[in-house]
Amino acid sequence: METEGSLGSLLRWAADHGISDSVDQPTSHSCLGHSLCVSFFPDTGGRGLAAVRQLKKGELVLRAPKSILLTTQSLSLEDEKLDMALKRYPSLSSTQKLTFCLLYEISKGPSSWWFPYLKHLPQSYDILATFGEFEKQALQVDYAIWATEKAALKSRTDWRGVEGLMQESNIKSQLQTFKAWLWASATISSRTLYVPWDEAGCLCPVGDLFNYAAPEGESFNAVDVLSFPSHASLNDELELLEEQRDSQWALTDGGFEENASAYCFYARESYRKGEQVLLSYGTYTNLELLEYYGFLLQENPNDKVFIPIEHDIYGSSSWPKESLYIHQNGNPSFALLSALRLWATHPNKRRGVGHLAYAGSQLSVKNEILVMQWLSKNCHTVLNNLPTSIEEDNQLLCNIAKVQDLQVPRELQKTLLTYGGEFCAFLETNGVVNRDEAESHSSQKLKRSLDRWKLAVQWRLLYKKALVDCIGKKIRMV
Ligand SMILES: C[S@@+](CC[C@H](N)C(=O)[O-])C[C@H]1O[C@@H](n2cnc3c(N)ncnc32)[C@H](O)[C@@H]1O
Repeated sequence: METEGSLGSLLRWAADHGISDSVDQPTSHSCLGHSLCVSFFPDTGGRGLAAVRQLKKGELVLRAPKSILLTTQSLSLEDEKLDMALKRYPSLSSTQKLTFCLLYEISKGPSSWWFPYLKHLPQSYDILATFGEFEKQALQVDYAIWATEKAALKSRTDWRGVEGLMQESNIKSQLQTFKAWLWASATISSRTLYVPWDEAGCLCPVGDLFNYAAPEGESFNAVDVLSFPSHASLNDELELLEEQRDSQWALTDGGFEENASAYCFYARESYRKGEQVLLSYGTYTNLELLEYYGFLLQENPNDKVFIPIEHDIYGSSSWPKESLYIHQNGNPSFALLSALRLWATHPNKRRGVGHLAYAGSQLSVKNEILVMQWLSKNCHTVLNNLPTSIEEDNQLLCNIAKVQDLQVPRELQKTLLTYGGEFCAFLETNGVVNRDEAESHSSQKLKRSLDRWKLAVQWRLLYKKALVDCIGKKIRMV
């Protein structure tokens, strides 16, 4: 675990190059201390940034000058050989270029200008592309498995695309491997910030220590404005507009500011001393958080759960497929309800009631019952077809947590062997089938696989809970 002490050299280097958490007090030994400090938050991202004093909403908490942002442009401006090499491969995507640049810079070792930053990057990641076959299957739900396969395929294709460039550039052979590429692309995926001049974004030393909090719900999109009750008073409408301004603000808590030529981070809310200061990286479902960042949120207002939907339901309305989902709390999305109401209407009558369905109104009691029955039946079918129940997943997570708590590697592996079921499959996949092998196996590798497996089980459990909540709500309504 790295804390402020072990990050001392990074914070000093960052201060020397203009990063500061203070508007008016330049500090020499650390870029932090006036507004923020590095701290450890075991349940919300591990290493992160905490408030060292009361922070007001909207206050500037960190500023990083453009010159310290690691981008394809900043690296190639400094290194003519790199610049020439990239020019020979104009068809590479901006993300491929930045990923390559990161490996190229790391290959320089301590002589790299960025070394004080690079040496503190995480050693491993849990994004979907790093999931092995076992962890992928543990997701259980087809579209999640498919997203994992797609992510892995994309990483491999991107890597193949830079093979020539890697060989020409003479970067260390261990940095040319797919394993190294996966690490570098996970670094880019989970740590870059948006900049207007490069689609791949930038790596911002210290600024990339902010952990994530989700922006709240769908409150600033057309669907909710549409569903706003027509009998609301003027005051209600003003309140809604206020909320919308707040949620828009929540999406802009950090950004590159051209006039300051710096990345600036603002407190998205007021924080008490010691509280973790969080950043919203954007609006993501749990599957997307897993794909790009390697974690998920137990409570995610932006999560979406999809179930198979028959073709005639898509055909009975004009809602796009991706808008037909169930919220984490079990409520069907506005579009899903509307589409089901139209589908449950006789085709000859759909035109006549379309305006009501699209505005979110119920069409009739009978129609509503058909909709609720469809939801209940289909959620049940999905749940029954999944290989494990919520209770089994809960038990599995308890056992995984017990194993993770074990400090002595031998104990970890032996305990793993005492659990049956999916644990046996997990051990087999990791090449451990008997006690002797358990003792010799690398516990670091096992722990990493265990972390990813746990994420997969957590994801499928939240998926199932949303469906159960959906069924519960429907039964109460019908
Ligand atoms: C930009 S980094 C944040 C700093 C990071 N914790 C570190 O030690 O360098 C993003 C990564 O932090 C972790 N993270 C951020 N927010 C999190 C959260 N709310 N819960 C769990 N992990 C989180 C994830 O591993 C994510 O990929």
